[in-house]
Amino acid sequence: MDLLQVEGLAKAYGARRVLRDVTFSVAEGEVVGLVGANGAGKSTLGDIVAGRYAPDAGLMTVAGHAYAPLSAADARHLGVGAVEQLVRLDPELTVARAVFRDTELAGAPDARVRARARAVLADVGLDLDPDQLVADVPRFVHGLVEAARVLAEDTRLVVMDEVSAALTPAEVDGLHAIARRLRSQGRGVLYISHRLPEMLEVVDRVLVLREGRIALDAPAAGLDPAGLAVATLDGAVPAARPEARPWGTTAPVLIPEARPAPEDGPAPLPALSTRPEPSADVALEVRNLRVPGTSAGLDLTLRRGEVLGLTGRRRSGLQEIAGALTGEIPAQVDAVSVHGEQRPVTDDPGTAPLRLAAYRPDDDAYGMDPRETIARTLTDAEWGRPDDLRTEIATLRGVIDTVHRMNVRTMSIRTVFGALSGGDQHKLALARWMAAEDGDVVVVHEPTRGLDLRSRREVRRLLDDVTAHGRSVVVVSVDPDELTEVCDRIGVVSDGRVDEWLDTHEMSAADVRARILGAVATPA
Ligand SMILES: Nc1ncnc2c1ncn2[C@@H]1O[C@H](COP(=O)(O)OP(=O)(O)OP(=O)(O)O)[C@@H](O)[C@H]1O
Repeated sequence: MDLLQVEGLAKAYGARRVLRDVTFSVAEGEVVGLVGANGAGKSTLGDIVAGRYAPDAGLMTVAGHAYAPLSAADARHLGVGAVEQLVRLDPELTVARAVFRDTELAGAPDARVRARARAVLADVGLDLDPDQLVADVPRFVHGLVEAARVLAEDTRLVVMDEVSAALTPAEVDGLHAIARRLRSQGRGVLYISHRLPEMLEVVDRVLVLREGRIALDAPAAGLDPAGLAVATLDGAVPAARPEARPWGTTAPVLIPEARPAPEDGPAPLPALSTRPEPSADVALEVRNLRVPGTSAGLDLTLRRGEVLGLTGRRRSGLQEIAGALTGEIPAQVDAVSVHGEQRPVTDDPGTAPLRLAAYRPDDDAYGMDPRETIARTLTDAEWGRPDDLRTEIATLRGVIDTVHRMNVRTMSIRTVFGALSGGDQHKLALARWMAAEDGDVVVVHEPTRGLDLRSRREVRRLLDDVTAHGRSVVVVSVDPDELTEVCDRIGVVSDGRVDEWLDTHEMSAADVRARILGAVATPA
């Protein structure tokens, strides 16, 4: 029986018509995937179903009754809950209290709540300590705690918006165990994700949202992730890679003639480039880097023009190593050299041997001011000065070029940054950071998180461009597909060290992915 029915839903933000005529259903005991390009309107649709926004037109029913929630709390009361990726839980709560907050167990004694939480978490294979404070749980795992909470409440339908985006493979398994449990209880799940290979493992049916409508509604069995990714992008065909050129928002760059604005139709999907072998020159050499909480040391050699990936389970030392590279986490090291030049090292664990610049898509609005226009967000230059038309024109061209290249769904570069979809914000924040950052060796966390296939290719091209100009990049990520797509070599961190580096030039993408999964899939 249909649990949720949606008919003719429409929603516009000013002149931007995001949802035009959306019709679909979710049955009892069904997990339905919702996919689409960045800015397609997935979160808008999820937010309407979860009561956060009201639609401009259309009808919804839940279990056959008219459903028009006034707020998220009202939606919950009417049986529809939501889990967001960037949920902010009260840091003072323990995991156990967070799992049962707002449920009938909320006022129960600690021992009872802890025991129940332990059972719920173990049941779905989540490696979380019920007594741990939420403050000590990594930001992106909060969504997982929230997902565990929906098991404890009595909603009939759950919207999961990009909850898996920054989870490790083992945590994704935990999330999927929760979705399967909800399904076996006869509840429904609307599962929004860009991580298509993983999503297809758990959903029964897939909806593709395109041009404000459900363009495809198909059983998941038999769909392959690559074909589905292309289907989300209007069936665009691969095109040759244009000449690499430096990235910069103030350099006079040409507006590409053959690339229409996203509003005018789909831009071609850039082909996955073949990156040349990195140079033999060593950009960064680190010997025996020891970070707190691990017993081994890391040796790392990063060549000039190389993109080196680091991944690992939670508590493998991965995040501590990333923090040590940027000087945020104290570490000890035997030797560090940058472009062959030895850096002084001491035995003092309080000193930082390295201070590489890092991009982290963790902050709200990606660290940008959400009220600032796209044009101003993308440039620090004083392009508004009335006496320098040439600079102003060149700068605005750079902005427009970046917006086109990154395929950002907007009607104007004067749109405020905060009104862009999450993926579009991330792309622009990364492009801006890359253009502004002049470090020779940089650390980039999860560069394609929450991005559609075309944008992932653009990010790859962005990395190709910067490495072609001699820069070297360390990518820190928990997503095996992202690592496979953008890195030359990948190291799986375990207990603070990497035993083997996977060379993506020498292996098929499927083999690299399988090797990463094999190394990280089981909880620590
Ligand atoms: N509050 C808002 N004001 C104006 N425009 C908005 C607002 N929220 C969303 N939009 C616009 O609606 C469109 C759809 O955004 P939405 O976040 O639903 O997309 P999405 O499919 O979830 O994208 P992503 O995959 O990047 O998360 C975007 O073009 C965005 O700019």
